[in-house]
Amino acid sequence: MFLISRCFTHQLMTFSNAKMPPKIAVLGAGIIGVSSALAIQQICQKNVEVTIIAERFSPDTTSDVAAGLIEPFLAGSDVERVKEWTRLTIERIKEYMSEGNLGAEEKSGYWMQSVKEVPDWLKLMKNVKVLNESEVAAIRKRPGHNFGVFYTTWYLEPTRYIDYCTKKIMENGGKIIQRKIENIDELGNDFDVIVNCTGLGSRVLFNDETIRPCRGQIVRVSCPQVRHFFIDDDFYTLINDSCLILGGTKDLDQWELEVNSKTAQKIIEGNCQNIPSLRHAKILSHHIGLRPCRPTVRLEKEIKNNYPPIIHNYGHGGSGVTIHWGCALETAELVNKTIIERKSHL
Ligand SMILES: Cc1cc2nc3c(=O)[nH]c(=O)nc-3n(C[C@H](O)[C@H](O)[C@H](O)COP(=O)(O)OP(=O)(O)OC[C@H]3O[C@@H](n4cnc5c(N)ncnc54)[C@H](O)[C@@H]3O)c2cc1C
Ligand SMILES: CC(C)CC(=O)C(=O)O
Repeated sequence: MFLISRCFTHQLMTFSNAKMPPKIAVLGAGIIGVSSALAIQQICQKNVEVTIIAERFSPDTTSDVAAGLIEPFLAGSDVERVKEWTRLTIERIKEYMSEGNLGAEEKSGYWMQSVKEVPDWLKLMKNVKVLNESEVAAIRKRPGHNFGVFYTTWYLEPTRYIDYCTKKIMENGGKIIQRKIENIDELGNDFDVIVNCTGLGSRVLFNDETIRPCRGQIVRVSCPQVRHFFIDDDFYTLINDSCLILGGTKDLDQWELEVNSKTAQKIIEGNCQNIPSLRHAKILSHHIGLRPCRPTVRLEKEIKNNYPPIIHNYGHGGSGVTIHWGCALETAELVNKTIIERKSHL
């Protein structure tokens, strides 16, 4: 009886609230959650009530650790979808930059490779130049630098951008609840659609063991004279408005959130070998993030008996900034279609 009544109640709730704007719960407040919430408000022409529910908010999310370099990395095997999401995100970043926002710039640099790679997504970049032998020899900093590509991409600083999106969401009447959801049963019949942007949290919340942590450690430094990014198989120096981000670890199934000082030293040393002027850098801070890695990004609608429709948008690996807006738009279209279908059944 309970199940039937619950299901009936849900339908009844929807029926009885036919005149009220549909209530959308967005679980997660990282770059994926906030951008999805904003895209939903925009595509549903604000005829929705969006509530973001999250355990952690910026600057305490994985998203805040990212340098925000725009290029697919550990993004799973759906390469064509990832490329299209990247293209849409680049368009978004150009728009964001044209509004005069800080924390987003075009940036050029080198990707030095031990095995030659010229991925299709490079077609989305500017000034792409596959280095010839003499150019490789001129740039090479270590034996593993056998090939290289020069290109111009963008960066989008996540913390500033999340703040920008959050302000707009609130201006559009959005709500925010700080809370860890242990089970989606807790949401009861309060919402018409649930949007899951919980990243690695989906492993427990939605029992998805295909999403795994890929631990990344970074060091933020100040060294204004470095003006190009430099990436190789093991290390990277990326650039933001007022600091550089030195990285490169990618340890699968490692959950440790404590900074490892030996790893930090290795990251600094390795990047100094690539860019000797980094020896004059001032160390600012150390950070750890657990990339939400999955064989593919899960962006789809799930219908579960006795629950509102669930739109999943999680598992962006090392590319959540790079593909966020393409994913947000696709998520918002799924939400809008769900609302329209629901209205047509009333
Ligand atoms: C070191 C490092 C460098 C990176 N560099 C880049 C880069 O240069 N470019 C790029 O594109 N990407 C980069 N990434 C990847 C990018 O950071 C991630 O893909 C992105 O942050 C994922 O965003 P998200 O919103 O899904 O996850 P998160 O930012 O982790 O947000 C998840 C949200 O869900 C909430 N949540 C989870 N479970 C629950 C629950 N049960 N109840 C309530 N709330 C819950 C959390 O509190 C949080 O608000 C990097 C990642 C790391 C670690
Ligand atoms: C783009 C890479 C160089 C960095 C990244 O995305 C990561 O460390 O997850």
